[in-house]
Amino acid sequence: METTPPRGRPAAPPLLQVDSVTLAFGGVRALSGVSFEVQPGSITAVIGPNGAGKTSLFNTISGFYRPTGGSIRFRGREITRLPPPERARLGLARSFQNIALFRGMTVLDNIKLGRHAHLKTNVFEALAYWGRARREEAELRRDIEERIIDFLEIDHIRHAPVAALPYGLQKRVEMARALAMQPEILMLDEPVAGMNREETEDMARFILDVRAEWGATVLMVEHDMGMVMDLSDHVVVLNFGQVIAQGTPAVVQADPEVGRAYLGSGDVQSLRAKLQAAARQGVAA
Ligand SMILES: Nc1ncnc2c1ncn2[C@@H]1O[C@H](COP(=O)(O)OP(=O)(O)OP(=O)(O)O)[C@@H](O)[C@H]1O
Repeated sequence: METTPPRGRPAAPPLLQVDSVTLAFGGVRALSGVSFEVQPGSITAVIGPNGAGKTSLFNTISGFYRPTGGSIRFRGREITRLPPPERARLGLARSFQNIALFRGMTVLDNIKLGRHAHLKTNVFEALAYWGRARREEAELRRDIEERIIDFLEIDHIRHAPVAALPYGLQKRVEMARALAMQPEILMLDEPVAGMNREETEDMARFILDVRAEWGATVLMVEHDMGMVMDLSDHVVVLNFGQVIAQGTPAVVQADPEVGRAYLGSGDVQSLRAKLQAAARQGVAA
């Protein structure tokens, strides 16, 4: 199995290291010895057929599940036992497969809530922030909120209740809330699931821009094979809770075990189409 640094970038110390992670639910082994690394500045995608363990892996990395074995390190620091808010404070922010916004609240209030991962909870720390420093922090916060709203082109809906928005925009607001945590790693759980082609293309552009303009590293779970292959530097393929292949999109697409894992699933058509397009480009080059 080949691992590769992101395209056009020299190898750097990994930002996230998932090492031999195992997770069991009673008798069900959702993850078995899963290992991979996320390089800084990369877009890394986790793919796999239904039930492969992608969500379990995301929940383990963000701290919602405790692994039965193995370790997770972020910037070299062991975070395996840290609760989710601590991980968020360190720089891991995530969105959810089924949107987890406060639906009765406005877009802006949802984004503001994202900042809470950074708010001081200790009374003495809070007092230390009283006065000027606090005002400066509030201004900085407003600046960040405005930059996010501008960046994700959601100014026109800032005061709209989330429940009234179409699905594609709700997904964008979820991304905005995660960005408000100013994460080093933005974890996106199926960012384009349920979106039409135009919404998918918009989201793909935002993901690329998140890296370019916000300097965030992206780790995503996604079923849309076209988007994964176009955007990712590194792809990790799970099947039955195990990593069966990883590497660049080209390496993964050429792996026969990946094709076999997708046989019988609806995703195989898009994977095949992608393979054929890549082959045609090879001939044209
Ligand atoms: N809370 C849970 N309790 C028991 N079993 C679970 C739980 N969550 C997941 N599993 C099992 O773990 C395995 C992996 O599921 P998981 O949802 O992580 O896969 P997935 O790749 O995200 O699937 P999908 O693409 O359908 O979202 C499956 O066999 C699933 O039934």
